Amino acid sequence: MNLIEETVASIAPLDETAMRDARDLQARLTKPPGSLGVLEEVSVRLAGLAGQCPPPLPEPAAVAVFAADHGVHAQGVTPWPQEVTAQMVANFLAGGAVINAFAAQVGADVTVVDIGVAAELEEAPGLLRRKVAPGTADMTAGPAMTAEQVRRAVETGIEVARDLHGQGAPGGVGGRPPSNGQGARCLLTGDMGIANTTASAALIAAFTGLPPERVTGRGTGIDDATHARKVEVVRAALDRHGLLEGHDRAPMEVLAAVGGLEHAAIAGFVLGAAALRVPVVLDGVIAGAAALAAAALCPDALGACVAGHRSAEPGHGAAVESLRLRPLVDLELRLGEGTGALLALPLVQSAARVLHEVATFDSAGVSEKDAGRP
Ligand SMILES: Cc1cc2ncn([C@H]3O[C@H](COP(=O)(O)O)[C@@H](O)[C@H]3O)c2cc1C
Ligand SMILES: O=C(O)c1cccnc1
Repeated sequence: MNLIEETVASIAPLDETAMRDARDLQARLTKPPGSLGVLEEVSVRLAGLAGQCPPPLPEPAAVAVFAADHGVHAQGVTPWPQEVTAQMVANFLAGGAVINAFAAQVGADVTVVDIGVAAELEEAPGLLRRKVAPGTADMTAGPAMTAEQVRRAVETGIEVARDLHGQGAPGGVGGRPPSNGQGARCLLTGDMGIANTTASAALIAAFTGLPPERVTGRGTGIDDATHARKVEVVRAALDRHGLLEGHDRAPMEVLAAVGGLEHAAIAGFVLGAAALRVPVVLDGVIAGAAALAAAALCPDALGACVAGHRSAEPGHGAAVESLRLRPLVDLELRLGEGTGALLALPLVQSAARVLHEVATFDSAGVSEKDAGRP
């Protein structure tokens, strides 16, 4: 078996006994039953993932920002020059991006993974140099990636999840050692890649069967004419690869046809997290597209996924609905990088902490609701 098959084979469903224990415990805690809403279900899923109740606290946390370039940039789908991908990687490594501010706020490490930037990147603390190719090919002219490139990118995502989880975690931007002497116990997805909302839209259309105009958004902010062209570019690419209306292509083939190297790597990262049974908080539309690929490869991988936020991109709503994930934060963010996942991190951690620290009616001597009264 290769690494991808081995990883998929090791992913088991959520543990029903631990989930039942978590539901029972939630009902005994000193609060009206159900009063923590969606966070109660998050706590139950964390218990099911860990196979124990209470589940370990999801900390320390590490965000992996997978960076790559896109051949479809040549089709005029974004006003930003391609060089911005590499320039923003330098900004992440210097600590100057929004992701760095949010990561500092919630105490997460940032690791940038060059999975396919179209420039040579110098070695730097916090950078993993794992380039599979210097960007994808233009999906409107042929497959974006070869089968071999997709396989290597997915494998790299799995390996990055393992590295961040293991003792040998690199420590992130600034070269800090992992906060508590152990590796990350909560993984977050991030992305950087000019034109990657176009590849995301194509992947989401291919995996959900929705038409391009439903799932193609304005990315970094484009005018009506550029948006109309972007929809047609997505339609042309899907048409060229036989993915426009109903298809029976394997997930790896869909990734190769219209995906990005960061999508493939994030799909692997999700599989890796699920195999390690640690939660993975998904960011926006790029992660949503990648999670569709991961779920198509292994439906049980979804058990590890928490949708950090709902992005303003229409394709993201379509992806989370198709995956039946409930985004925790909804702030009209449309940035990527991992920003929405980081904002959700304290919510995920709070959900777990409740199961550790909140007293039960019994232990605190608080009277329960009188069964005889309304
Ligand atoms: C300065 C800057 C910082 C960013 N940080 C994330 N993105 C986000 O925007 C890009 C995708 O949008 P589109 O498909 O419209 O090109 C990705 O790189 C994504 O991470 C950025 C984009 C820019 C310009
Ligand atoms: O919502 C997102 O994830 C997003 C939106 C625009 C650009 N990059 C990412």
